[in-house]
Amino acid sequence: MAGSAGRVVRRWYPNVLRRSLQVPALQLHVSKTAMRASQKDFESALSQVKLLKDPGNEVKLKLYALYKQATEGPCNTPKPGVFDLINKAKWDAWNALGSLPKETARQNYVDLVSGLSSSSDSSSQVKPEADRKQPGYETLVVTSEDSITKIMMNRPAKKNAMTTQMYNEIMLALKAASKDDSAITVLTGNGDYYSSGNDLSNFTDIPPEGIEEKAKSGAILLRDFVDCFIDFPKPLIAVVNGPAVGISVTILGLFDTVYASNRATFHTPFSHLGQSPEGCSSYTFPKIMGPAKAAEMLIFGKKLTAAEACAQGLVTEVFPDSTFQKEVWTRLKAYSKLPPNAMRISKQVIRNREKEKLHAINAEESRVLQERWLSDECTNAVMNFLTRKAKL
Ligand SMILES: CCCCCCCCCCC/C=C/C(=O)SCCNC(=O)CCNC(=O)[C@H](O)C(C)(C)COP(=O)(O)OP(=O)(O)OC[C@H]1O[C@@H](n2cnc3c(N)ncnc32)[C@H](O)[C@@H]1OP(=O)(O)O
Repeated sequence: MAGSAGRVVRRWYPNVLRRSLQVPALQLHVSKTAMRASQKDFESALSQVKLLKDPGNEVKLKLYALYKQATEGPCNTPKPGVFDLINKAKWDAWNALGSLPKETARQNYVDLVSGLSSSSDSSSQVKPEADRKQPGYETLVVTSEDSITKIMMNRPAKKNAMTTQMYNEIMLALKAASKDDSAITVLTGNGDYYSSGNDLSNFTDIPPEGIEEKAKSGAILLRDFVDCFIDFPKPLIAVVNGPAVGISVTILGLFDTVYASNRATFHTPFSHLGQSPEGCSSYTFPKIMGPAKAAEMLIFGKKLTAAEACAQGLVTEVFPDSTFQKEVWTRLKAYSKLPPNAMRISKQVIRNREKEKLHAINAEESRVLQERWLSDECTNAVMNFLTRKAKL
């Protein structure tokens, strides 16, 4: 654009327009003759505008006002009545341009459309997932897109078993998601499993201070981990892509919505493992499904199909595996466009009165488990798995 007669000009955008479109005050080298949009530029902008994604009402009003000013000059029609909301908004926008010359309005219209075209070009380019991935996680893939933060457990070869590192990374990711600009947060798994629960090799790296110390630090980790779910302020959705075991099932009672593939199963074999319930399930499960059904799961380790879990209220909706991802993400993208503050506040209203109680239950369950981990029943069950003598 820099010609021999070029000079630096600041494109004219009203401040309010610049703010709402987030168009920087561009500094461009243009020739004197190029400063004014020709009738041809204006007509081409008029055609271009029809191809744009809906830019929202505020921008549409600005386009309308500039169009009227460019073609008819200052506002010359009577003010519509106060209840004629749409026509009044249009009139106000046009009238606000005062005596802006027609040529300037034409130029501003062309500039506005060109700004919109370039921003919609760049937003329509889909970045590969590797580029969207947040750095710093080894056991997760965390991405933010379409106002959704997705936390995906990423140890598919180990059925997304949860190592101490994964617990810590999930806590970090939840804390970051609670502060980022996403509207909703999703936990899901990569591969054929949602998660096989606690990685039983967590029981093997015993520190020199002994198993008691390990159990103590394990109980602190568990308590902190579950606290993050109790306190999470935004809508939290589980996308259960396959079988779920142990702690990956129990914390579902702390989610706001649980979508499951029809391949998913829900299994809490605590007695088989010499352990006891966590994730506040000793409270949430009886509340969700009634004490008898909760006891079958939490005491006798009954594995539920997705349909059964849905019938008992643990799962919100079940989808055929073949269309699971497509259907769920289409729905979540629509939900993520709802006003985020309203969603947060609704969640608070629904959940806040239970928070104190849930923290107390979490503390108690963690304390009981700390003792269970030292029992022979638990040691034998873990040894049987690790020496390949037993699986669930
Ligand atoms: C003092 C202790 C402190 C600990 C601190 C912990 C802090 C918080 C604790 C919270 C309490 C949580 C409790 C629970 O979650 S209880 C549930 C635990 N989960 C299990 O018992 C599942 C065990 N896994 C299995 O039974 C089977 O693997 C499974 C049925 C899930 C799948 O069977 P399949 O035949 O399809 O696949 P593989 O067994 O071949 O699995 C593939 C590889 O993945 C490994 N794997 C799977 N799950 C786990 C697991 N939970 N822990 C460790 N490893 C797991 C499996 O060994 C295979 O590995 P290899 O390929 O290397 O053999």
